[in-house]
Amino acid sequence: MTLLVVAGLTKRFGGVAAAKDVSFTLEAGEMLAIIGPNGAGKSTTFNMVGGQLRPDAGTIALDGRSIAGLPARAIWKAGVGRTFQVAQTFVSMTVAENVQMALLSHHGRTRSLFRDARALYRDEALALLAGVGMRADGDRPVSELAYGDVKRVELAVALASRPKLLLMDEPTAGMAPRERSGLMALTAEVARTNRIGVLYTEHDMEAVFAHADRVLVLVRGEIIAAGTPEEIRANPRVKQVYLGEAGTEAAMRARRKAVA
Ligand SMILES: Nc1ncnc2c1ncn2[C@@H]1O[C@H](COP(=O)(O)OP(=O)(O)OP(=O)(O)O)[C@@H](O)[C@H]1O
Repeated sequence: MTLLVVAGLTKRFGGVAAAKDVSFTLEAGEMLAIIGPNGAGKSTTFNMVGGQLRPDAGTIALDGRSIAGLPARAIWKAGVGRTFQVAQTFVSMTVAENVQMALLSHHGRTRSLFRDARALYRDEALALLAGVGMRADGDRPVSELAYGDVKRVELAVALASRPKLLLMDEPTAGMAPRERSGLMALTAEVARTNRIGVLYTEHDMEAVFAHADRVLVLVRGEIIAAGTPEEIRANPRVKQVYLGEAGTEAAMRARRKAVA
């Protein structure tokens, strides 16, 4: 079954149609990027899927179950995880404790118990950290880490709730170019291995074209193109309204690196 089916999603803010009849699907294990200029409606679309915004119209089905308009927590419980532009970790805690906190929450325990439960889910946390290459850093405070590593920890935190779908809002924002590719390659590998669908918004075209299986292009709230990175790169309308020549070159460079 298709993991995520979005149909006719619409949201207005006063006179502005931030998302207009947005429809797309996402398979388990697939990386789907949403790109578009500032104000195109990427965050709005994203927030409707994640439950931070209620759609005015349209349907969202996760594994065949309707989640449109449910509160964010219910959507999270249904299997939608999320990472944010600015990493949402607890800097005073260790790397492992951050993941343990997420596991406590996933297993339905309250955070107040944590003080007495430093060992709880530690092995599970370390296994998740191993999956993102951070096992050896488990006992370091997050405050000591480079930002790229914080983003890896954030990925492990998101995976702790065993999501079917992961929403990533500009995952590479604030990262050095070299780190960006590493994080996206890791995300793609984790998604494929665990059959998690990943929907991400991104301004960095290399991160999009090197790692997305498919790309949606939103302009003024509407999807103007959807397809593989090759199809999007070659689409004259996308070139004209968004990518331009510089963007197309970046996309080609990224693709060459990805297939090399
Ligand atoms: N809470 C809100 N109230 C009023 N207008 C909003 C609100 N959120 C978004 N908008 C408007 O909806 C449109 C789409 O915004 P959105 O943030 O979804 O775009 P975006 O593609 O994510 O942009 P960016 O790349 O800059 O993050 C814009 O015109 C924006 O001004």
